[in-house]
Formats: sequence, structure tokens, C-alpha cells
Amino acid sequence: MTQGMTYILKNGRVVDPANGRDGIFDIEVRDGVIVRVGQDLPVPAGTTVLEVPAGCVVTPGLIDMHVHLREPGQEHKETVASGVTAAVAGGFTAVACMPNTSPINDSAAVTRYIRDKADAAGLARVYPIGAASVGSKGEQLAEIGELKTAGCVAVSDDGHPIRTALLMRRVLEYAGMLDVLVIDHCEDPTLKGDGVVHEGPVASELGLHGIPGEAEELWIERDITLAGLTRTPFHVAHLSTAGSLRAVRAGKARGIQVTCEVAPHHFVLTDEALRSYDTNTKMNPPLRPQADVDALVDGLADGSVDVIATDHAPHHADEKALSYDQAPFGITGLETAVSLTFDRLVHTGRIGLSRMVELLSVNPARILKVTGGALSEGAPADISVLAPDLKVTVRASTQRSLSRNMPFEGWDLRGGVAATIVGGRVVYRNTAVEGLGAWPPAAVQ
Ligand SMILES: NC(=O)N[C@@H](CC(=O)O)C(=O)O
Ligand SMILES: [Zn+2]
Ligand SMILES: [Zn+2]
Repeated sequence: MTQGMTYILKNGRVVDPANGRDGIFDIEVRDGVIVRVGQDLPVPAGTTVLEVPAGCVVTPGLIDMHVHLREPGQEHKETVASGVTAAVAGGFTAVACMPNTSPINDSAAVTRYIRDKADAAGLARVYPIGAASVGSKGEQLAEIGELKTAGCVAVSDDGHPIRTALLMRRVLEYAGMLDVLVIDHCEDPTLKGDGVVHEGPVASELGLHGIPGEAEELWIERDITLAGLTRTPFHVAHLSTAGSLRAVRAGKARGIQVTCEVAPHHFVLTDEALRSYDTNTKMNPPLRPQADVDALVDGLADGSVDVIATDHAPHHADEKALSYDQAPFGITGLETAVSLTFDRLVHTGRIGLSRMVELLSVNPARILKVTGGALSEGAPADISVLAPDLKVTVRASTQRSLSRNMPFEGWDLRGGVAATIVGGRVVYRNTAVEGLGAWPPAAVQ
């Protein structure tokens, strides 16, 4: 499917909360742009019709605002090309990638390198996130203006918190002036110590060093206070505890511009999963007890959580084969997020489809100030076609990511992705979905 083609996506259930639409609509795409949305659109002679398979849902393209692509520097774990392949197979039309590559993305040269790789791959859109401090070392402010000019949409020292309150204040001031979002990995490193899992009865039983939830909560309180002082928007990466969510709710109630994201593994798994000693249950922040998971699900449902983001963190099998203490933190997530969200949030009745679209598209687009989040006439045709009732068995061996470090192997889930369209091009087509046979072949399928 080339960008120059005109086609009509016909008879899909369109869920587009930003435009107040939930119903059967046709979408006409021309030259990569949505030109018309309406009911029973006429089909001019020569126009291709792509019939949306029965039961599928058409949404604005999903955006994952927290992934790790590992290029430059760790291409054996993931490249930009393999990462965006995983992204479109997971239903995402865009991703924002964290700067903890090697070298760190604290310069225009690295940002441009990533963007060039993304352009060459030509699948999902890639929005680089620059480092907040030089080398993410927490000493000197990075050249945020230069990073923005090169194409960064946000700054973060992810992998680490922005180290001191003074530095965080300066980052907020400069980034705020330049209209660049500040994202922090909220964790007090002194309280974390050498912890590797959530501090609690499970950690004690297994003899693993714990990290209390308070290590995250203290840092979020610090950052919210500084966001208030500087009157600047601030986004909490991978929020994981009930106390953290209370702090965010309280900040929002005081009028502070704070938003937050939750990763699927934190609303699906508890620290009980550690009993497997599988290092694919080791990530930062760590898996929490049921009470925290319940609070996160409440927050996802009631709107106090803004975004679902995967924190896709590929690591090589050799590293994950180390002992629990030694293995790196992090799991992949791009290719399981949609299925986990359907299975655990939508089909359990905790959220509806329009809330799912807010969490995965509308809000990340609004917070990052990037294109997308709505199927509006005149907008680039970034569209996800989801299959809410598709039966999916998760297999790392069939995923597109170069890494296989995820704890969902063999899980049977209800809900998946049918197709992904970026700038009008069908870049992913799931051959397991019936009714897509008449669609053109896609780059990924
Ligand atoms: N989340 C993780 O456990 N790991 C991330 C770093 C991070 O997101 O802090 C990684 O880069 O591997
Ligand atoms: Zn982090
Ligand atoms: Zn991360």
C-alpha cells in the first residue's frame, strides 16, 4: 500500500473519543491523510475498499510514550528498526524512546542518528527523548534547546532519577521555557540501596533485598513540589504504588500540571510472580503487592492515571540468565500491551474501549504534544485496527523484538491487533485475523 493511494476503510466500529465518535463509520484516506469520516461514504470508481473485519475496532493510532530501543550501542538487544517492527506488530503507530543508549542521547548527533534510523525503517513514528543532564549523570544540565531543535519531544534521565532537587528545578525551568516535557524516573536511590524487588513478605521469604514503595513515593512528592514551584508540566514514568497515585491525585487537585503512566506489567502481575525466580519478573520499579495493583486499576478506570506505556526494556538472554541479584532490570512490552489491556482491563469490565483509547492514544499525544490521538479530517492517517476478541497465545519466539525477556510466555489472552496504519500505509497486517485477506500485503505480517 503506497502513500499515494486513496482507499476507504469501510464499516469498522470507530472509537475516537476526542471527536466524540463511537459507532460504525467509514474513513477515507488519500495521500496519507484522513480526508473524510462519515457513515456509508460513497465509493468513487477506482477507489480501493478495505473492509474492516467483523468485530474489529478502528482507533486513532496507539502511542507508546516510554520504550527503550537500545540503538546506538546495544544493537544485540534491539535496534530502532527491530523496535519499530515490534511496535507496529503491537498496534503502535508511534513510540517515544528513552535516552539511555550508548552513548546517551544527550546531543543533537545522537538524536539525529535515531531519527535517521527511524526514517530508514519507515514503520512507526519515533520521538526521541533527550537526556535531562549530560550523560544522564545528574551533574550538568543537558543542552535542552539543541535537543529540541534536533527533534526531542521530552527530556528524562530514565534508568535513573534526575539526581538533585536543584538540578530538577533547573531542568523544569529550561524545559518549561522551551515547551519540552520533563519525565522523571521517580526513585530515591539512597532508599533503594541494593534492592532488587519490592520490599515485603515475598522478598523476605525468597531472601532478596527489597525496595520499599516509599522510595518511589518520596521522589514523586519532591518532583510534584518542584513542578509547583516552577509551574511546569511534569510526567511520572512507570508509576507503581497506591501511595504514588495518591500523591499524583493530590498534586492534580492542587492544580499542579502532573501526569503519570502505568506499565501493563504493573497492573497485571504482583510480587507473587517472583516465586518463580524468573529474572523476567525483575524490572524497575519492581512488581508490587495486590493492594497496589488494585489501586492502579482503580486509577486507570477513574482517570487519575493518564497513560498506559510499556517501558519496553529489551535485554539479552545471557544477561537475564544471571542470578536474580545480577540480572538487569526490565522486560519487553510492545507486543503484549494491547492484549493485556483488553484481557485484564476491558474484558473484566474495569474500563471501556474509549477509556482504553484515551490511555493509549489521546493522552500520550496530548502530553507529548505530538500528532495523533484523534481520527480527524486533515490529520495524518495513523490508525490502529484492534481485534477485541482475537485469541492470542503469547510466544516470545514469534515476537519481532530482538529480545525475549518477558514473563508472559504461554499466556492465553483475549484481544489483539488486526492491523496498523502509519501515514496511510498499512505497515502491519495480522494474518491470524480473518477478513484481512483482501487487504494489501504489509511490510510486517
Ligand atoms: N525499567 C527497567 O527495568 N529498565 C529500564 C530502565 C528504566 O526504565 O528505568 C532499562 O533501560 O532497561
Ligand atoms: Zn525508569
Ligand atoms: Zn524506562
